[in-house]
Amino acid sequence: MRPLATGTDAGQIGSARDLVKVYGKDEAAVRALDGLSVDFARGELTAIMGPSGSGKSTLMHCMAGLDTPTSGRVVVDGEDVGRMKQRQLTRLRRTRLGFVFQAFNLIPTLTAEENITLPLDIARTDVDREWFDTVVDAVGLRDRLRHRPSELSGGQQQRVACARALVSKPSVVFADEPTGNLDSRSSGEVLGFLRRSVDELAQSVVMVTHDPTAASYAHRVLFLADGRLVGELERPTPESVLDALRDLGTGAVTR
Ligand SMILES: Nc1ncnc2c1ncn2[C@@H]1O[C@H](COP(=O)(O)OP(=O)(O)OP(=O)(O)O)[C@@H](O)[C@H]1O
Repeated sequence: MRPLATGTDAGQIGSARDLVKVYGKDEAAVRALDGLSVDFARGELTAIMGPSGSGKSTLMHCMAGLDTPTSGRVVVDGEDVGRMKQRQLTRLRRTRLGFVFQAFNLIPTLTAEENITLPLDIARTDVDREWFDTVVDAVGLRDRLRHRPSELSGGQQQRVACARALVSKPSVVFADEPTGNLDSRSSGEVLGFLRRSVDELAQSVVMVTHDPTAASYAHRVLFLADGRLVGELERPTPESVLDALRDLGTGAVTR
């Protein structure tokens, strides 16, 4: 077994070791994660792919402290998530993690700007205007800040959600199917931004996706099957991701 990464390893933003998650009991038990170990690199965009039910969302939820593993360890930004009390977890999520979901989850009555700064307002933290401007310019929303979500396209709404995830300068952003509701052009805008947030703003992003084109924006793609890590690709292209998925379909391992 590999040693557990800790916060002293600057190369990793998160690690899981021997992660098991069982939902339900007895005959109804589902082993969503089956002894999975993985490291997520700091300063990279990592994509997680795999068939439906392979454990992608469960892994992400366990990493983010939104779900509790049955056994195994999770370290995020140097913190042993399994040892944290609920209040500490809430604080970790609020101050050091960012989230982007398939549904944009914007507040319809607030403007784009108010939606972006909402997490800071809730945490009663001052907005770092310089960083806010950097993020807003990076997502290309400067001229849309006073608009409400209903006045924005799907891609623009998801870019607001991305800016909201980044405005608190999180250690890592977890994105679960961020382009699942978007057409290909809007997807490209959002993915381009997520990648730029890593390359130009030094953020770290972990993204679950079904889409090989979306995965090709990542530095690295991890493949799950049956709750296990079964392969990975560096510098993916849509073609190499498709090939890997085909290999996985036949049981081959791409590592
Ligand atoms: N709350 C739950 N209760 C019971 N079973 C669950 C629960 N959440 C997930 N599962 C099961 O765990 C397994 C893994 O689910 P998970 O959502 O992590 O897969 P996924 O790879 O994200 O799937 P998809 O691509 O369809 O979103 C599935 O068999 C699922 O039915």
